[in-house]
Amino acid sequence: MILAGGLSRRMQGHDKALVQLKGRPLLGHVLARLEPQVSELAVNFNGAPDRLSGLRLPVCPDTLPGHPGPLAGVLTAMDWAAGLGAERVFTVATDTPFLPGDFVPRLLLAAEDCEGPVLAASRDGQGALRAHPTCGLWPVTLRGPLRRALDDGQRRMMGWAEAQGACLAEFAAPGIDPFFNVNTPEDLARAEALLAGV
Ligand SMILES: Nc1nc2c(ncn2[C@@H]2O[C@H](COP(=O)(O)OP(=O)(O)OP(=O)(O)O)[C@@H](O)[C@H]2O)c(=O)[nH]1
Repeated sequence: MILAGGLSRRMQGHDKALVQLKGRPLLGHVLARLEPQVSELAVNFNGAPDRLSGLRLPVCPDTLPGHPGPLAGVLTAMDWAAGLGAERVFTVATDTPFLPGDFVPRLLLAAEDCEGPVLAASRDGQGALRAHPTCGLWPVTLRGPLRRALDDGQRRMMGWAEAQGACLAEFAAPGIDPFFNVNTPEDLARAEALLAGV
């Protein structure tokens, strides 16, 4: 599930999922990287779904509206996966155009030793390991607990994932951080420059 249900406040009036990066919407970059790795794909998007109609993908609005934050998108992903009879679901953020080509196999490998969620992680400029909780693999059995947590006002994605026994899967980032987030027009310009050098 590509999480694209946020408000994009930092993108100065533009929907992050649809801003153009090197001639294609940001969401299209994530889609191109994820599509070869999975058998089913959908987009979690709030707002007018016809804006995404050109994508020919299922569009899933938040199943528990009124709960701002990406955890509501994770619940929507779990609900969608449960409907498909799946035991686990991957989420990625729509603002990560450098998503790694081994995202899915790497998380599946880490899940062999982890019963909870598996979250992607990479090292920052100082060498500290940083989790990227919007990009992870989630057991669908956490659906009920997540719904209850959201009802109780839980907003903190990392805190909730840790409480469920989350593990981290580290991705090497020798050049571009594969989980570099495009949040602002400046980030978009940086991503353009990075892509020009790829
Ligand atoms: N379903 C859903 N997804 C969200 C929500 N808020 C954020 N996300 C998603 O979570 C990921 C990270 O979002 P952020 O960058 O923290 O928030 P954002 O609302 O997209 O952007 P800002 O308003 O600039 O903070 C993105 O993929 C968002 O689409 C929400 O309320 N519901």
